Amino acid sequence: MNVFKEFFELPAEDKAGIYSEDLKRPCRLYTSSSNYDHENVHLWRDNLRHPCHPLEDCIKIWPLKPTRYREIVATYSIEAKKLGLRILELLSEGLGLGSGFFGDKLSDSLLLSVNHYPPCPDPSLTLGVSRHCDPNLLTILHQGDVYGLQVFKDGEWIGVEPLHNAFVVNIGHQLQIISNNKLKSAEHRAVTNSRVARTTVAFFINPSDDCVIEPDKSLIDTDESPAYKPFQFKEFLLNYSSLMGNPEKCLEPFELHA
Ligand SMILES: O=C(O)CCC(=O)C(=O)O
Ligand SMILES: [Fe+2]
Repeated sequence: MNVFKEFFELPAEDKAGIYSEDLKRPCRLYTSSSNYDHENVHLWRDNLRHPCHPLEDCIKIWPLKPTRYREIVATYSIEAKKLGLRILELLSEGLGLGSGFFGDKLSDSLLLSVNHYPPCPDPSLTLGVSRHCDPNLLTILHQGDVYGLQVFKDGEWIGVEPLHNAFVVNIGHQLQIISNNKLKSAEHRAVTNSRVARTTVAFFINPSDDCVIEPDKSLIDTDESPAYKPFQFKEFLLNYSSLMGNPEKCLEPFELHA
């Protein structure tokens, strides 16, 4: 976790080279959100994101400072990938799908997203990240040891206290769709605080852009019909970003009604 904190503590001139508001740039640092003019609550966060797979190619575009960033983050991403694939394998077993079901294209794109939330003078006016469900397959989140994550359950926001050296595992929208709603993606957000900076690292396991997502036939019970139509993952992402992750709306275009 320290290397990520050190990254955000670097002088601005060391970070300026990777600062970009261009959504297409694979490795970039940016602040607040791309929806600043229209959002109800502004986001109080900086975010660094970059792909992690294939590692040999991706690593060349990662930050050069702090000097050990590439080495440490490469190890982290290899271990996070192993953990994620292991969890997917267990979920697959639990759902009665074959071994390796979530391998290949369904988990082909790995993305690291590092959030840095500086102390905010008035946390009631900001959020760290607004309410959303993760659009991917699975997220392995390390939330450090500063509180800020909340999950929406039974009509209220519940705090997810950080546990030392523990990960939060989030089911993404794609896992909900493939399981025909047997697994549910949890709505969550991050709040800010006025005392200390908070740094969190999300490792997103995504399908490849052209991967076709649909409810698996074996998970549609005999008295059920598929809840979603087939689509390419990139179509989902396009719609998700145009709706800024709105949890009520972003599944709608892909839903089928019996
Ligand atoms: O920082 C956090 O606790 C949550 C971050 C998050 O939800 C995300 O990056 O998708
Ligand atoms: Fe999230």
